[in-house]
Amino acid sequence: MENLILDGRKVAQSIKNQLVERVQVLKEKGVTPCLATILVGDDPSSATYVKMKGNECEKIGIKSLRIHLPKETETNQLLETIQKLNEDNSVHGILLQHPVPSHIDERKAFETISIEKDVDGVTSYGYGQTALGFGKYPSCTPAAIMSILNYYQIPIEGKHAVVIGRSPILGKPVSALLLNENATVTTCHSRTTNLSEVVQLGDIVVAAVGKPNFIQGDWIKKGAVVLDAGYNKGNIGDVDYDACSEKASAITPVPGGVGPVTISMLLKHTVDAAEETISKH
Ligand SMILES: NC(=O)C1=CN([C@@H]2O[C@H](COP(=O)(O)OP(=O)(O)OC[C@H]3O[C@@H](n4cnc5c(N)ncnc54)[C@H](OP(=O)(O)O)[C@@H]3O)[C@@H](O)[C@H]2O)C=CC1
Ligand SMILES: Nc1nc(=O)c2c([nH]1)NC[C@@H]1CN(c3ccc(C(=O)N[C@@H](CCC(=O)O)C(=O)O)cc3)C=[N+]21
Repeated sequence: MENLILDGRKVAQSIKNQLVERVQVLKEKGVTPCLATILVGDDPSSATYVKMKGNECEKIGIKSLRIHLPKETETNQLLETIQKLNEDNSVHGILLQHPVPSHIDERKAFETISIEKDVDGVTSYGYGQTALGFGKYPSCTPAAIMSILNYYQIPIEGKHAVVIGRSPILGKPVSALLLNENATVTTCHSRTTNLSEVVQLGDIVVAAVGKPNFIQGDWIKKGAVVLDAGYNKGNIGDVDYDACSEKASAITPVPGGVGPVTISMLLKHTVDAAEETISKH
């Protein structure tokens, strides 16, 4: 079946194009939008993602403040770093790269980020606002998935959306966003017993599992729209792309799908946050 490849690079470019002018206007008013990224430890793929985020910021004129803490960092030291960034008026967004080393209380660290600067929707307050439908900054990957659906004008209302994964920054918030757009949502996880049957109900399928090529072609209903948020070692998605694309009416590739849009959402939220500081004064 001829299907539509949902081109994340194209969506990301159109979002970034709209930001360039807004960044210019902010600078004329004396405000340079600034994103602080915090990387703890030296996991090579996390280091790569954080670097990509910083580089994309700079390409459109957002200042990137990169903080790299050693892997031995204690929870309290990380909290202090976040608190300093909360108090720093030149910083508009804070991104703590997940995961942090296991001895650190990641939840506590996320909760320390002030709501105004929580551009990645990681606080429980930010998540709660997203779930209730008035959040300013949903997590970036969920926001990216919605923005791909929106760009390609894929209808959501009344559709059965099946999300595989329920993590705090991906599966849960994307389920909430789809529900808010009037999809009927099923969220699956590691204890779901009849996964392939549930996935077969999906008009929209979102893969957020973290297992390479996990979603099989024969699980996909003919004509379904498949969004692959997975990003595993070797740039491999959670969806068995070749088999699933034979069934799907539209599908995101990896790379070039959800990933680039995630970064552009982070930039957008940072610019939004910088504009908020002006409108408050
Ligand atoms: N492109 C991007 O910008 C981003 C990509 N990612 C990618 O998305 C993927 C998921 O990330 P993240 O949500 O952080 O991962 P987590 O490991 O936090 O969550 C994985 C989820 O998948 C579920 N799961 C695990 N095994 C199975 C199984 N056999 N059947 C059904 N469900 C299962 C887990 O269930 P349970 O809750 O029961 O344990 C959990 O809810 C990764 O590949 C990651 O790299 C993540 C963030 C951003
Ligand atoms: N707090 C937090 N928020 C995140 O959003 C977050 C995180 N932690 N931890 C790790 C994951 C991973 N992630 C990616 C973002 C972009 C690409 C991306 O742009 N990938 C390109 C390929 C880039 C390349 O490898 O050349 C693509 O898919 O085309 C990938 C992965 C965000 N994450």
